[in-house]
Amino acid sequence: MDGRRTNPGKVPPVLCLHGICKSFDGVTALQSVSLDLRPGEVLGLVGDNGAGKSTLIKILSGVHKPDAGQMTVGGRPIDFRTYDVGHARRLGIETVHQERSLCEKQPLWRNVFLGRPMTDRLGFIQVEAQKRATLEILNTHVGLQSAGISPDARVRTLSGGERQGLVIGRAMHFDARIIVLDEPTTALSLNEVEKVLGFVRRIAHGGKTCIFISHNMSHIHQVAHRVLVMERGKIVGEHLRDGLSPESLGAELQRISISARRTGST
Ligand SMILES: Nc1ncnc2c1ncn2[C@@H]1O[C@H](COP(=O)(O)OP(=O)(O)OP(=O)(O)O)[C@@H](O)[C@H]1O
Repeated sequence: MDGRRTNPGKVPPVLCLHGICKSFDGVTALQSVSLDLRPGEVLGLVGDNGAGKSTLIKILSGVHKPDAGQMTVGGRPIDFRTYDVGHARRLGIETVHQERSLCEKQPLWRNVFLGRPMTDRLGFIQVEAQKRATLEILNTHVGLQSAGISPDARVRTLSGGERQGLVIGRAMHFDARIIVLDEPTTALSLNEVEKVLGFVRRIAHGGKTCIFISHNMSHIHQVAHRVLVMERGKIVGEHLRDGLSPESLGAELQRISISARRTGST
């Protein structure tokens, strides 16, 4: 963590959610959730299994429509009736699911431009331009070129951390304002975790916003400026990193989990 902080009181939010509710066939996933995201901020989102984290990010990235609530992006209200994943992307909201968004056998440059090719006036794909842009992503956004990785390398030759770097770099290249990382450090070695946490810091340094979902309190603590705790579809805690230790956050989650078990709701 580099001590860089946003000024929560003065910086206008890039995204606001207000009173978001969502149920699936009678199962309540979200109950009146409200939050603001600020530019240059890494927001940690934590909570037990089933707390509602994935549902929340699926709503802001256009996968699910809420039953109630409002959202504004850059101060503009969103009409959920027409809001979808494509719309979210055009507004600069990217969700990174590393394992689902890369083709193992394809070179990196093809993966970067999958579904969003660079074409010339006649509609032909500009291969060389895509390779150059991929090189810039590796070099500038995530610093992977120094690891000897070329745009022609196949995804299957990358480590887990490098794959995360590629998808984060791709999101930054397409000028994402908000990058959502859903458990990006799961199943990575210590060395790889360090790489991914470095990529997350780069997102914030670039003035972008990152939502970092993890069950690992130490990883959250190393990068998040602010942490929201979810429980049974609600936000039940908000902590600034300065007043927080990984141990205290872990203890709070454990307390919530025990109380949920006592009430028989999970
Ligand atoms: N598509 C769906 N259909 C039915 N129920 C769902 C669906 N998606 C989520 N749920 C339910 O909504 C609740 C919240 O789930 P969600 O996946 O958002 O939690 P989570 O905090 O992301 O959990 P995890 O950490 O395990 O990923 C759970 O009770 C879950 O079973």
